[in-house]
Amino acid sequence: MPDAKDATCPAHAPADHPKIPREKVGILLANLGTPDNYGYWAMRRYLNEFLSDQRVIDYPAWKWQPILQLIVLTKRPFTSGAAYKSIWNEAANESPLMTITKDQTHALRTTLTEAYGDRVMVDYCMRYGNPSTRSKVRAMVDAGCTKILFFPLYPHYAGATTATANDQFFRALMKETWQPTARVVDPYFEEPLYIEALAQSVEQAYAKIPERPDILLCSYHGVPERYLMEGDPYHCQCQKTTRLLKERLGWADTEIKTTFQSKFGPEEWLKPYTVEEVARLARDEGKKKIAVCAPAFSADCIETLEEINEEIKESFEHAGGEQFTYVPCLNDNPAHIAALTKVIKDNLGGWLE
Ligand SMILES: C=CC1=C(C)c2cc3[nH]c(cc4nc(cc5[nH]c(cc1n2)c(C)c5CCC(=O)O)C(CCC(=O)O)=C4C)c(C)c3C=C
Ligand SMILES: [Fe+2]
Ligand SMILES: [Fe+2]
Repeated sequence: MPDAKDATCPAHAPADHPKIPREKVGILLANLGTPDNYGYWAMRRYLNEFLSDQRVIDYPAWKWQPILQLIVLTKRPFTSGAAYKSIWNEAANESPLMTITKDQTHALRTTLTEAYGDRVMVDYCMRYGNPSTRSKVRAMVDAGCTKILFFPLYPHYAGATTATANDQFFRALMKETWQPTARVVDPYFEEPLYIEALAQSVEQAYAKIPERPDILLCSYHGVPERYLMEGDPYHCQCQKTTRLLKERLGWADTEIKTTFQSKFGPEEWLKPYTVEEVARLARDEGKKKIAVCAPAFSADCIETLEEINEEIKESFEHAGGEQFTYVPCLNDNPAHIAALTKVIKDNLGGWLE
């Protein structure tokens, strides 16, 4: 039978002993996932997996599945597919979320290898679609990772994001014969280096535009209001992020505001809705120059590049808005990579000393 002694001294293992690679610590980054392409069937497969997750849409399956299969999945793959097509990275034939996640992984592999050498293995997986969480946990165990730090790349905790990513990680561990020791990373919205990276991204964007915007909207992905009432801390963590950003920038309350986007279905979601708020600001408050940033997204994706920078921008301009500035996500900015590296090192405590 394999044991720890054999693992550290493979030379002494008997010839018929299973091969045991050198022990490593795996750092597995996780993002939401993205379709393999923007055609109908790939979109349908992706949306079906995503929207069947009861952490995302919590209606009982007997009620939701007929609506999903017969109504939502006959129309939405076309509309969402067209939206993905408008932002697709044609050169790499993948969505921007995939390209940016790869870039972040590459940058973090560099900083963490500098710190720990080949005792760490850094990779990424997706909650929905490819590469799957299961396949990457398997590959890490195969490569000798006896410990895995799982890092969902969401600054804020939400059942619909962090918790479901963790669920999938633990499901993958259930299949392992020799299960690695596992940890999951805390939400990092209060990490000073993350707030610093956000502030720098706003300052850099503002430095490039001729006229200072009247207001900055921090537009977070929404969730149904009911989730907040049922105890999900996401809303409060978003509000706190805006406050910390405001304090770091040294701005007045009137210069920055929290809003929520991407409403789905008939229920009330967290408010104010970004798409309505930008129009109201332009029309009723005479705020003709606005900027929008998206602190809940660690990487630019359909929700920022298409929804904010196309749909929400159009709503603002239609209501008389004149200058719309989108502040890109932190992506693989050095300040973001420094923040993520710090969060990882803090969560590795005791594993690599
Ligand atoms: C229908 C319910 C949804 C909830 C609740 C939800 C929460 C949530 N999502 C993110 C981050 C992302 N969502 C993305 C895409 C996306 N989200 C939903 C629905 C819900 N999200 C859908 C249907 C889609 C697909 C696109 C579409 O058809 O409109 C993405 C982008 C993925 C990409 O490939 O670019 C991200 C990232 C958060 C942070 C969140 C709650 C906290
Ligand atoms: Fe979403
Ligand atoms: Fe709150």
